Amino acid sequence: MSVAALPPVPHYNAAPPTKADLDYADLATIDLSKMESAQGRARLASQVRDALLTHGFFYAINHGYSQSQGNRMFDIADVPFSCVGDEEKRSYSDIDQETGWYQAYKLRQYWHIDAGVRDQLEYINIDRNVHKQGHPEALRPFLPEIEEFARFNHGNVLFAILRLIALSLELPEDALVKIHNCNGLGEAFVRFIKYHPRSAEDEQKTKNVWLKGHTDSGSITILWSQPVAALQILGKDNKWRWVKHVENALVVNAGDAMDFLTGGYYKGTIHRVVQPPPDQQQHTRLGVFYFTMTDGDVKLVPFYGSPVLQRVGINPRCENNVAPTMLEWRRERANGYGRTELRPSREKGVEEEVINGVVVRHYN
Ligand SMILES: O=C(O)CCC(=O)C(=O)O
Ligand SMILES: [Fe+2]
Repeated sequence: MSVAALPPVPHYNAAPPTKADLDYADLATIDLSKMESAQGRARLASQVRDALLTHGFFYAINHGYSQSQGNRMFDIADVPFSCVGDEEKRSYSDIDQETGWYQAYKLRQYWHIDAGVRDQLEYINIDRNVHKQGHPEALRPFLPEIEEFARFNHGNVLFAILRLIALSLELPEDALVKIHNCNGLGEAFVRFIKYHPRSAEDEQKTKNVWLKGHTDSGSITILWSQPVAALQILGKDNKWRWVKHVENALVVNAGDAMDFLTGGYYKGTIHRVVQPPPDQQQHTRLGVFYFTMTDGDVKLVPFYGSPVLQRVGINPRCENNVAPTMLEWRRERANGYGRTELRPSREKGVEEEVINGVVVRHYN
């Protein structure tokens, strides 16, 4: 698409990066421009393995999407929130009870966070096949670009990362690529989230937590780095650390599906969203994400053929005969989030729910 032909979009004014001195997680950076040679991929695969074993999060840079293309996608991301009225939003916000899928908005205040306080974030999910759902009028001119963006995330970023992960497990390079949408059954979607500042009372009641600690249910999540500090990850030492904004970088993390597929070797890292530091508290926070899953019918059992997994030992999350498919797992997790009663866990500050016999923890 030539730039001249692009429809105009209002500019979203993001907050300037914070000057606060925060305790940042020390995340590795994977340089995707080094993917070309087999030697480069081998080196990156070993970096990805270390990153997934230590933090479960890493940055990806030199992905091929320019800074100005990225900025424009953030402008587009604000359209479904700023340019669509409440009534139209509501008309696109049905949740399908069968699949747990939002069509397409999650409106503000739908979830219970804590102590009677409801969330102040709205989001919209857009399937990579943008024709699968209806869209509010203001967003329609941007659908070709969103579709292209989804294709970029899938083919250029996700597939590169899945190749590196497969190599890190000493599996054929395409072992994971093959089970991500090869037959069109897989779900993967772009998500735009807008977080609104909250009242002092809500902040106090929820101890500044905006989105409780959780793992993502899919395989890989790609977060397009943005300047408002609020995302934190839980370290092995049980301490929360902030994720630092890196201009035009991607923040990549593994979710539950990767944990199932690797028998616990690459665990989904627990992360949460909290109130930003004082110099950013008056701003909204706009996020652009790409969530991915294996094909829906893939049974989430470990790759027993991986020599690496054989060496370290495989700890399946559940018995193979009751292992959920990707679709079953996502459906159960999506239906439960913020809507079900959680039971206290033996661990302090943790609540849990049981899905298909597997305990899912929610961290405060
Ligand atoms: O807003 C963020 O940075 C993270 C959001 C998130 O964790 C999620 O939507 O699963
Ligand atoms: Fe998440």
